[in-house]
Amino acid sequence: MTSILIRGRETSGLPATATVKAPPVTTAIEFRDVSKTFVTRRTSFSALTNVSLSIPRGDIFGIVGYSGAGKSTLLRTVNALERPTSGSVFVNGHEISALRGRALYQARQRIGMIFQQFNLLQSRTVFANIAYPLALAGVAKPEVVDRVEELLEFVGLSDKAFAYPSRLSGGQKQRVGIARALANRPDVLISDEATSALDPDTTAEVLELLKRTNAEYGITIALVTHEIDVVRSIADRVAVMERGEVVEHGTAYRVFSRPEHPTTRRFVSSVLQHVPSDETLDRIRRTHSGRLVQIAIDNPDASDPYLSRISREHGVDATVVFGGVSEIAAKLFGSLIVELSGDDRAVDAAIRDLARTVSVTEVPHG
Ligand SMILES: Nc1ncnc2c1ncn2[C@@H]1O[C@H](COP(=O)(O)OP(=O)(O)OP(=O)(O)O)[C@@H](O)[C@H]1O
Repeated sequence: MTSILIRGRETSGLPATATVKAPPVTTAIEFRDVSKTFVTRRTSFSALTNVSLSIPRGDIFGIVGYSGAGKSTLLRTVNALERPTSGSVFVNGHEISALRGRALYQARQRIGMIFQQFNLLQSRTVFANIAYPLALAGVAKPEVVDRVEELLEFVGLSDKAFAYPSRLSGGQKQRVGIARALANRPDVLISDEATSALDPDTTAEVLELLKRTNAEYGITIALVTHEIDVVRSIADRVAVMERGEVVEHGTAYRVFSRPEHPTTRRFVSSVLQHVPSDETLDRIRRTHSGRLVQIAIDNPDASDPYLSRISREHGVDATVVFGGVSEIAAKLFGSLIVELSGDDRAVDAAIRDLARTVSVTEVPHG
Protein backbone atom coordinates (compact mmCIF):
# COMPACT_ATOMS: atom_id res chain seq x y z
CA MET A 1 0.00 0.00 0.00
CA THR A 2 1.38 3.43 -0.93
CA SER A 3 1.36 6.49 1.27
CA ILE A 4 0.56 10.02 0.33
CA LEU A 5 1.80 13.07 2.06
CA ILE A 6 -0.79 15.69 2.83
CA ARG A 7 0.32 19.17 3.76
CA GLY A 8 -1.67 21.74 5.66
CA ARG A 9 -4.25 19.18 6.77
CA GLU A 10 -6.78 21.23 8.69
CA THR A 11 -9.67 19.02 9.65
CA SER A 12 -8.43 16.20 11.81
CA GLY A 13 -6.36 17.95 14.41
CA LEU A 14 -3.28 16.16 13.10
CA PRO A 15 -0.07 18.14 12.73
CA ALA A 16 0.20 20.29 9.59
CA THR A 17 2.24 17.59 7.83
CA ALA A 18 0.97 14.05 8.25
CA THR A 19 1.41 10.75 6.47
CA VAL A 20 -1.87 9.06 5.59
CA LYS A 21 -2.11 5.65 4.03
CA ALA A 22 -3.88 5.90 0.68
CA PRO A 23 -6.32 3.18 -0.31
CA PRO A 24 -5.20 0.66 -2.96
CA VAL A 25 -5.50 1.83 -6.59
CA THR A 26 -8.38 -0.59 -7.13
CA THR A 27 -10.49 1.49 -4.71
CA ALA A 28 -12.39 4.46 -6.17
CA ILE A 29 -13.96 5.72 -2.95
CA GLU A 30 -13.08 4.89 0.62
CA PHE A 31 -14.92 6.08 3.70
CA ARG A 32 -12.64 5.60 6.69
CA ASP A 33 -14.34 5.80 10.08
CA VAL A 34 -16.52 8.68 8.95
CA SER A 35 -18.76 10.40 11.50
CA LYS A 36 -20.84 13.51 10.98
CA THR A 37 -22.60 15.48 13.67
CA PHE A 38 -24.87 18.38 12.74
CA VAL A 39 -24.82 21.01 15.44
CA THR A 40 -27.63 23.53 15.65
CA ARG A 41 -28.11 26.21 18.27
CA ARG A 42 -30.15 23.93 20.51
CA THR A 43 -29.12 20.37 19.70
CA SER A 44 -26.58 18.22 17.99
CA PHE A 45 -27.55 15.31 15.76
CA SER A 46 -25.34 12.41 14.82
CA ALA A 47 -26.11 11.69 11.11
CA LEU A 48 -23.17 9.31 10.48
CA THR A 49 -21.37 7.10 12.99
CA ASN A 50 -18.04 5.46 12.17
CA VAL A 51 -18.85 4.52 8.58
CA SER A 52 -16.09 2.51 6.91
CA LEU A 53 -16.70 1.32 3.37
CA SER A 54 -14.72 0.79 0.17
CA ILE A 55 -16.17 1.20 -3.30
CA PRO A 56 -14.13 -0.62 -5.94
CA ARG A 57 -13.11 1.18 -9.13
CA GLY A 58 -15.55 0.53 -11.98
CA ASP A 59 -18.40 -0.56 -9.69
CA ILE A 60 -21.99 0.53 -9.61
CA PHE A 61 -22.51 0.80 -5.87
CA GLY A 62 -25.93 1.31 -4.28
CA ILE A 63 -26.48 2.89 -0.88
CA VAL A 64 -29.96 2.08 0.39
CA GLY A 65 -31.95 2.65 3.54
CA TYR A 66 -35.06 4.27 4.91
CA SER A 67 -35.49 8.03 5.02
CA GLY A 68 -33.15 9.76 7.46
CA ALA A 69 -30.64 6.88 7.49
CA GLY A 70 -27.79 9.20 6.47
CA LYS A 71 -27.43 8.14 2.82
CA SER A 72 -27.31 11.63 1.30
CA THR A 73 -25.00 12.92 4.01
CA LEU A 74 -22.58 10.08 3.30
CA LEU A 75 -22.76 10.61 -0.47
CA ARG A 76 -22.19 14.35 -0.12
CA THR A 77 -18.89 13.70 1.68
CA VAL A 78 -17.60 12.21 -1.61
CA ASN A 79 -17.35 15.63 -3.24
CA ALA A 80 -16.96 17.47 0.08
CA LEU A 81 -20.36 19.13 -0.08
CA GLU A 82 -20.44 17.78 3.45
CA ARG A 83 -17.29 17.37 5.56
CA PRO A 84 -16.94 14.61 8.14
CA THR A 85 -16.73 15.69 11.77
CA SER A 86 -14.14 12.92 12.10
CA GLY A 87 -12.69 10.29 9.77
CA SER A 88 -11.58 10.60 6.15
CA VAL A 89 -12.97 10.18 2.66
CA PHE A 90 -10.65 9.19 -0.18
CA VAL A 91 -11.57 9.52 -3.84
CA ASN A 92 -9.11 8.14 -6.38
CA GLY A 93 -6.44 8.01 -3.69
CA HIS A 94 -6.83 11.67 -2.65
CA GLU A 95 -8.14 12.47 0.78
CA ILE A 96 -10.90 14.77 -0.46
CA SER A 97 -12.11 15.49 3.06
CA ALA A 98 -8.79 17.23 3.74
CA LEU A 99 -8.58 19.29 0.55
CA ARG A 100 -9.28 23.01 0.31
CA GLY A 101 -9.18 25.72 -2.33
CA ARG A 102 -7.73 24.93 -5.74
CA ALA A 103 -6.83 21.32 -4.85
CA LEU A 104 -10.47 20.69 -3.86
CA TYR A 105 -11.75 22.40 -7.01
CA GLN A 106 -9.53 20.18 -9.17
CA ALA A 107 -10.51 17.02 -7.30
CA ARG A 108 -14.21 17.92 -7.69
CA GLN A 109 -13.85 18.13 -11.45
CA ARG A 110 -13.17 14.39 -11.45
CA ILE A 111 -16.48 13.76 -9.61
CA GLY A 112 -19.80 14.27 -11.41
CA MET A 113 -23.06 14.54 -9.49
CA ILE A 114 -26.72 14.12 -10.45
CA PHE A 115 -29.72 15.06 -8.34
CA GLN A 116 -33.37 14.15 -7.86
CA GLN A 117 -34.53 17.62 -8.96
CA PHE A 118 -32.02 17.76 -11.86
CA ASN A 119 -30.72 21.24 -10.79
CA LEU A 120 -30.59 22.61 -14.36
CA LEU A 121 -30.20 26.30 -15.16
CA GLN A 122 -33.70 27.17 -16.35
CA SER A 123 -32.68 30.27 -18.31
CA ARG A 124 -30.11 28.39 -20.40
CA THR A 125 -30.53 25.91 -23.23
CA VAL A 126 -29.68 22.24 -22.96
CA PHE A 127 -26.45 22.97 -24.84
CA ALA A 128 -25.50 25.79 -22.48
CA ASN A 129 -26.29 23.67 -19.40
CA ILE A 130 -23.92 20.95 -20.56
CA ALA A 131 -21.28 23.50 -21.65
CA TYR A 132 -21.41 25.29 -18.27
CA PRO A 133 -18.90 23.11 -16.32
CA LEU A 134 -16.57 23.10 -19.34
CA ALA A 135 -16.60 26.90 -19.51
CA LEU A 136 -15.90 27.05 -15.76
CA ALA A 137 -12.93 24.75 -16.27
CA GLY A 138 -11.59 27.12 -18.94
CA VAL A 139 -11.99 24.72 -21.88
CA ALA A 140 -11.56 26.44 -25.27
CA LYS A 141 -14.77 27.13 -27.26
CA PRO A 142 -14.22 24.75 -30.22
CA GLU A 143 -13.44 21.95 -27.80
CA VAL A 144 -16.58 22.79 -25.78
CA VAL A 145 -18.73 22.49 -28.89
CA ASP A 146 -17.24 19.10 -29.81
CA ARG A 147 -17.60 17.77 -26.30
CA VAL A 148 -21.20 18.95 -25.87
CA GLU A 149 -22.19 17.46 -29.23
CA GLU A 150 -20.58 14.17 -28.26
CA LEU A 151 -22.44 14.15 -24.92
CA LEU A 152 -25.77 15.10 -26.53
CA GLU A 153 -25.40 12.12 -28.80
CA PHE A 154 -24.42 9.85 -25.91
CA VAL A 155 -27.56 10.76 -23.95
CA GLY A 156 -29.78 10.75 -27.07
CA LEU A 157 -30.71 14.44 -27.03
CA SER A 158 -28.97 15.84 -30.14
CA ASP A 159 -32.32 17.17 -31.36
CA LYS A 160 -32.92 19.10 -28.12
CA ALA A 161 -29.66 21.09 -28.02
CA PHE A 162 -31.42 24.46 -28.17
CA ALA A 163 -34.50 23.62 -26.13
CA TYR A 164 -34.94 25.10 -22.64
CA PRO A 165 -35.31 22.77 -19.64
CA SER A 166 -38.98 23.76 -19.15
CA ARG A 167 -39.77 22.11 -22.51
CA LEU A 168 -38.28 18.75 -21.49
CA SER A 169 -39.80 15.71 -19.81
CA GLY A 170 -38.39 14.54 -16.46
CA GLY A 171 -36.39 11.78 -18.14
CA GLN A 172 -34.92 14.22 -20.68
CA LYS A 173 -34.00 16.64 -17.88
CA GLN A 174 -32.12 13.88 -16.09
CA ARG A 175 -30.33 12.99 -19.35
CA VAL A 176 -29.14 16.60 -19.49
CA GLY A 177 -28.08 16.29 -15.84
CA ILE A 178 -26.06 13.18 -16.70
CA ALA A 179 -24.45 14.83 -19.76
CA ARG A 180 -23.51 17.85 -17.63
CA ALA A 181 -22.08 15.60 -14.91
CA LEU A 182 -19.95 13.79 -17.51
CA ALA A 183 -18.71 16.97 -19.23
CA ASN A 184 -15.33 17.11 -17.49
CA ARG A 185 -14.70 13.38 -17.96
CA PRO A 186 -15.04 12.39 -14.28
CA ASP A 187 -13.83 9.06 -12.88
CA VAL A 188 -16.65 8.96 -10.36
CA LEU A 189 -20.35 9.79 -10.70
CA ILE A 190 -22.49 10.21 -7.60
CA SER A 191 -26.24 10.07 -7.86
CA ASP A 192 -28.62 11.26 -5.13
CA GLU A 193 -32.09 9.77 -5.75
CA ALA A 194 -31.69 10.59 -9.47
CA THR A 195 -34.71 8.53 -10.50
CA SER A 196 -37.02 9.16 -7.54
CA ALA A 197 -39.02 11.84 -9.36
CA LEU A 198 -39.50 9.70 -12.48
CA ASP A 199 -42.15 7.16 -13.51
CA PRO A 200 -41.11 3.47 -13.81
CA ASP A 201 -40.54 3.49 -17.60
CA THR A 202 -38.46 6.66 -17.48
CA THR A 203 -36.58 5.30 -14.46
CA ALA A 204 -35.66 2.21 -16.49
CA GLU A 205 -34.36 4.39 -19.37
CA VAL A 206 -32.24 6.52 -17.05
CA LEU A 207 -30.85 3.43 -15.32
CA GLU A 208 -29.97 2.01 -18.73
CA LEU A 209 -28.08 5.22 -19.49
CA LEU A 210 -26.21 4.97 -16.17
CA LYS A 211 -25.27 1.37 -17.00
CA ARG A 212 -23.92 2.55 -20.37
CA THR A 213 -21.99 5.34 -18.65
CA ASN A 214 -20.37 2.77 -16.39
CA ALA A 215 -19.68 0.25 -19.17
CA GLU A 216 -18.47 2.61 -21.93
CA TYR A 217 -16.52 5.14 -19.87
CA GLY A 218 -15.55 2.87 -16.96
CA ILE A 219 -16.90 5.44 -14.51
CA THR A 220 -17.49 4.30 -10.92
CA ILE A 221 -21.06 5.12 -9.89
CA ALA A 222 -22.20 5.53 -6.28
CA LEU A 223 -25.94 5.96 -6.02
CA VAL A 224 -28.23 6.66 -3.13
CA THR A 225 -31.81 5.53 -3.31
CA HIS A 226 -34.70 4.48 -1.13
CA GLU A 227 -35.99 2.42 -4.09
CA ILE A 228 -34.54 -1.03 -3.64
CA ASP A 229 -35.72 -1.91 -7.15
CA VAL A 230 -33.30 0.62 -8.61
CA VAL A 231 -30.36 -0.96 -6.86
CA ARG A 232 -31.58 -4.43 -7.71
CA SER A 233 -31.54 -3.67 -11.40
CA ILE A 234 -28.14 -1.99 -11.73
CA ALA A 235 -25.90 -2.31 -8.68
CA ASP A 236 -22.95 -4.69 -8.44
CA ARG A 237 -22.62 -4.05 -4.72
CA VAL A 238 -24.82 -2.52 -2.07
CA ALA A 239 -24.60 -1.04 1.42
CA VAL A 240 -27.64 -0.82 3.68
CA MET A 241 -27.76 2.10 6.10
CA GLU A 242 -29.76 2.62 9.25
CA ARG A 243 -29.47 5.48 11.77
CA GLY A 244 -26.16 6.70 10.39
CA GLU A 245 -24.50 3.30 10.26
CA VAL A 246 -23.83 0.77 7.52
CA VAL A 247 -25.59 -2.33 8.86
CA GLU A 248 -24.80 -4.66 5.96
CA HIS A 249 -22.90 -4.58 2.70
CA GLY A 250 -21.82 -6.99 0.01
CA THR A 251 -22.60 -7.99 -3.56
CA ALA A 252 -26.15 -7.08 -4.54
CA TYR A 253 -26.83 -10.75 -5.22
CA ARG A 254 -25.72 -11.87 -1.74
CA VAL A 255 -27.42 -9.02 0.14
CA PHE A 256 -30.75 -9.53 -1.64
CA SER A 257 -30.78 -13.31 -1.82
CA ARG A 258 -29.45 -13.89 1.71
CA PRO A 259 -30.06 -10.70 3.69
CA GLU A 260 -28.56 -10.94 7.18
CA HIS A 261 -29.62 -7.79 9.03
CA PRO A 262 -33.31 -7.39 10.04
CA THR A 263 -33.50 -4.00 8.27
CA THR A 264 -32.23 -5.54 5.05
CA ARG A 265 -34.70 -8.43 5.40
CA ARG A 266 -37.56 -5.95 5.87
CA PHE A 267 -36.41 -3.96 2.85
CA VAL A 268 -36.02 -7.01 0.65
CA SER A 269 -39.30 -8.68 1.60
CA SER A 270 -41.21 -5.50 0.77
CA VAL A 271 -40.07 -5.77 -2.85
CA LEU A 272 -39.26 -9.37 -3.63
CA GLN A 273 -42.06 -11.82 -3.02
CA HIS A 274 -40.07 -15.03 -3.28
CA VAL A 275 -40.91 -16.14 0.24
CA PRO A 276 -44.59 -16.83 1.05
CA SER A 277 -46.30 -14.79 3.73
CA ASP A 278 -47.57 -16.62 6.84
CA GLU A 279 -51.15 -16.50 5.46
CA THR A 280 -50.09 -18.01 2.13
CA LEU A 281 -48.20 -20.73 3.93
CA ASP A 282 -51.29 -21.59 6.02
CA ARG A 283 -53.38 -21.83 2.87
CA ILE A 284 -50.81 -24.11 1.22
CA ARG A 285 -50.79 -26.37 4.29
CA ARG A 286 -54.61 -26.58 4.27
CA THR A 287 -54.90 -27.40 0.58
CA HIS A 288 -51.96 -29.81 0.15
CA SER A 289 -51.79 -32.98 2.19
CA GLY A 290 -48.41 -34.25 0.92
CA ARG A 291 -45.08 -33.36 2.58
CA LEU A 292 -43.90 -29.85 1.78
CA VAL A 293 -40.33 -28.71 1.22
CA GLN A 294 -38.94 -25.27 0.50
CA ILE A 295 -36.15 -25.21 -2.06
CA ALA A 296 -33.89 -22.18 -2.42
CA ILE A 297 -32.98 -21.18 -5.96
CA ASP A 298 -29.64 -19.63 -5.13
CA ASN A 299 -27.40 -21.34 -7.61
CA PRO A 300 -28.42 -19.79 -10.92
CA ASP A 301 -25.92 -21.93 -12.81
CA ALA A 302 -27.37 -25.24 -11.59
CA SER A 303 -28.58 -27.25 -14.55
CA ASP A 304 -29.67 -30.48 -12.85
CA PRO A 305 -33.40 -31.11 -13.54
CA TYR A 306 -33.67 -32.20 -9.91
CA LEU A 307 -37.46 -32.35 -9.56
CA SER A 308 -38.05 -34.69 -12.47
CA ARG A 309 -34.97 -36.71 -11.48
CA ILE A 310 -35.99 -37.34 -7.84
CA SER A 311 -39.51 -38.04 -8.98
CA ARG A 312 -38.27 -40.68 -11.41
CA GLU A 313 -35.58 -42.19 -9.19
CA HIS A 314 -37.57 -42.34 -5.92
CA GLY A 315 -41.07 -42.90 -7.27
CA VAL A 316 -42.59 -39.77 -5.66
CA ASP A 317 -44.78 -37.08 -7.18
CA ALA A 318 -43.21 -33.62 -7.02
CA THR A 319 -45.58 -30.68 -7.56
CA VAL A 320 -44.61 -27.02 -7.32
CA VAL A 321 -47.27 -25.31 -5.16
CA PHE A 322 -45.65 -21.91 -4.66
CA GLY A 323 -42.73 -20.14 -6.24
CA GLY A 324 -41.13 -16.81 -6.84
CA VAL A 325 -38.05 -16.00 -8.84
CA SER A 326 -36.40 -12.61 -9.09
CA GLU A 327 -33.46 -11.28 -10.97
CA ILE A 328 -30.61 -9.53 -9.20
CA ALA A 329 -27.51 -8.32 -10.99
CA ALA A 330 -28.60 -10.41 -14.00
CA LYS A 331 -28.74 -13.61 -11.89
CA LEU A 332 -31.84 -15.48 -10.83
CA PHE A 333 -32.74 -16.31 -7.29
CA GLY A 334 -35.88 -17.28 -5.42
CA SER A 335 -37.57 -20.20 -3.76
CA LEU A 336 -40.08 -22.92 -4.50
CA ILE A 337 -42.44 -24.82 -2.23
CA VAL A 338 -42.83 -28.33 -3.54
CA GLU A 339 -45.32 -30.97 -2.44
CA LEU A 340 -43.81 -34.45 -2.36
CA SER A 341 -46.37 -37.29 -2.34
CA GLY A 342 -45.68 -40.98 -2.04
CA ASP A 343 -44.36 -43.60 0.35
CA ASP A 344 -42.92 -41.88 3.45
CA ARG A 345 -39.51 -43.59 3.18
CA ALA A 346 -39.29 -42.77 -0.53
CA VAL A 347 -40.03 -39.11 0.28
CA ASP A 348 -37.28 -39.17 2.97
CA ALA A 349 -34.82 -40.53 0.41
CA ALA A 350 -35.94 -37.96 -2.18
CA ILE A 351 -35.36 -35.10 0.32
CA ARG A 352 -31.86 -36.45 1.17
CA ASP A 353 -31.12 -36.67 -2.54
CA LEU A 354 -32.41 -33.13 -3.18
CA ALA A 355 -30.22 -31.79 -0.38
CA ARG A 356 -27.16 -32.90 -2.33
CA THR A 357 -28.06 -30.44 -5.15
CA VAL A 358 -30.02 -27.60 -3.60
CA SER A 359 -30.70 -26.02 -0.24
CA VAL A 360 -33.89 -27.68 1.02
CA THR A 361 -35.93 -27.32 4.22
CA GLU A 362 -39.02 -29.31 5.15
CA VAL A 363 -42.06 -27.13 5.90
CA PRO A 364 -43.92 -28.82 8.80
CA HIS A 365 -47.67 -29.19 8.43
CA GLY A 366 -48.23 -27.53 11.79
N1 LIG B 1 -27.67 20.30 7.37
C1 LIG B 1 -28.27 19.54 8.30
N2 LIG B 1 -28.52 20.03 9.53
C2 LIG B 1 -29.11 19.27 10.50
N3 LIG B 1 -29.51 17.99 10.29
C3 LIG B 1 -29.31 17.46 9.08
C4 LIG B 1 -28.68 18.20 8.01
N4 LIG B 1 -28.62 17.40 6.91
C5 LIG B 1 -29.17 16.22 7.26
N5 LIG B 1 -29.58 16.26 8.55
C6 LIG B 1 -30.21 15.15 9.30
O1 LIG B 1 -29.38 14.01 9.18
C7 LIG B 1 -30.18 12.82 9.04
C8 LIG B 1 -29.73 12.09 7.82
O2 LIG B 1 -30.13 12.84 6.68
P1 LIG B 1 -29.88 12.32 5.19
O3 LIG B 1 -30.49 13.32 4.26
O4 LIG B 1 -28.45 12.00 5.04
O5 LIG B 1 -30.71 10.98 5.21
P2 LIG B 1 -31.18 10.08 3.97
O6 LIG B 1 -30.94 8.66 4.37
O7 LIG B 1 -30.53 10.57 2.73
O8 LIG B 1 -32.73 10.33 3.98
P3 LIG B 1 -33.67 11.02 2.88
O9 LIG B 1 -33.84 10.01 1.81
O10 LIG B 1 -34.93 11.33 3.61
O11 LIG B 1 -32.92 12.27 2.44
C9 LIG B 1 -31.63 13.29 9.00
O12 LIG B 1 -32.20 13.11 10.27
C10 LIG B 1 -31.53 14.75 8.65
O13 LIG B 1 -32.61 15.47 9.20
